Amino acid sequence: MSSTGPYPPRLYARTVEIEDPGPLAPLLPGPDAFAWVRRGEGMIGWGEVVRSKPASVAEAEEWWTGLVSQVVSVSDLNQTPGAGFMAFGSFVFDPATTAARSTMVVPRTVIGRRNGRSWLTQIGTSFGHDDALPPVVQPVPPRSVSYADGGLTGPQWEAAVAEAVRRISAGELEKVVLARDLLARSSEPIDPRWILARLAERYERCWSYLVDGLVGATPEMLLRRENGLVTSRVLAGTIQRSGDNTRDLASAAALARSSKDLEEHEYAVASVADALAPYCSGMNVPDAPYVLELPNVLHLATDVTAVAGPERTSLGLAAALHPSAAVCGTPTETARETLAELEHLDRERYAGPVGWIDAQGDGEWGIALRCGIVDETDPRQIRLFAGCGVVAGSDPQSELTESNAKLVPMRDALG
Ligand SMILES: C=C(O[C@@H]1C=C(C(=O)O)C=C[C@H]1O)C(=O)O
Repeated sequence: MSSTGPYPPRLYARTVEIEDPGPLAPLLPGPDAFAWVRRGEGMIGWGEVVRSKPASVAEAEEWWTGLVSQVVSVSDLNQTPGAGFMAFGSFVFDPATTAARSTMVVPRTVIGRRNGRSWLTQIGTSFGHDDALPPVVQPVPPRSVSYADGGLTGPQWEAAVAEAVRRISAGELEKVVLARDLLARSSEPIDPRWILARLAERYERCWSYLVDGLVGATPEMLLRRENGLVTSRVLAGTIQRSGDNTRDLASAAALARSSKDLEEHEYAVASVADALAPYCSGMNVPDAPYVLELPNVLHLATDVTAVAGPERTSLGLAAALHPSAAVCGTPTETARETLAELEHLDRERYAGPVGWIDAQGDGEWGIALRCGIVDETDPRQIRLFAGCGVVAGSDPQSELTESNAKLVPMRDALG
């Protein structure tokens, strides 16, 4: 059943503990299923009980709060975030500059695993529905993939970065994140489950996700809320890995000392801490970042933690944080206008929050990075995105190299 209206009839959710089903990604029955997985844990879902197309993250929170107030749930795992009535969601970066829509979906079936316990949730207009899981036809790989420039060629994008540096040097703003896109085309329809499984296997420290054709593996957690404890993983400051461990160690040390990267990082951390402060207490912002090692890049990373009151759901907190300086810039409004003018790119849901929320308001909202969006009308095409933080000391050619490094996970997954 699906509903386009704001509220469906009363909904029922039943969660039962199940035997460990093994890796989750191979259980996805079709390309339109949903996933949020990391290191063998997480949730996958399919079917559609109700869907909302909220105009903003804040509107989504309002809709969610109203919806959960009329749900009847029984669960074997009451204390486990996500193990019950829940929704997957994905939000556009900036509703003012895209025709794409944000989406929240309550799936009919969810399989989850957390802290070694596994569960099956079924949601519908009654408790009595079928327990049989659908057969899974495994995805086929993309074939003969070719690439073409998106909105800008490499040199045009370098010129946009140079223009951003000029404006920053002139004092118009402090930091702006400029993104670019790349079009990948396969001779066969692209099944995002193929990409998801490869990303989840290789990028263990990232959160791999699939929501309505948006597929990727993000290293950046905008906001996790779990029993009142809030965590945000802020990334900014990046270098490409070489494949040689000794050289990479030297690069990590250089990254941790680089004043340009530390400055870029500080803007991002400050934007998260300032946005969370009104809603949280006991905030801990570490003095210095650590280096997060991924197979393709090294990032400067800071994990901000805090305690949130029960009145703010994970979506409400995500609404307060988005867009952070890690994907927009500083000051926010000037950066938003600058990137809209210089990128020549419709970001759609790239760099927007992606994740899930449960009936208690707990949830995880990553930033949709290192991703692609499968074309709705032509599934042989997928648009890949990558962006870089630009500050006064940025060099256009190095930023282009960095953006290429950020495209590697998706390019490798496409084969
Ligand atoms: C914008 C992206 O990444 C962001 C920009 C970073 C940077 O400029 O160093 C690092 C991590 C992310 O916050 C992207 O991957 O597309």
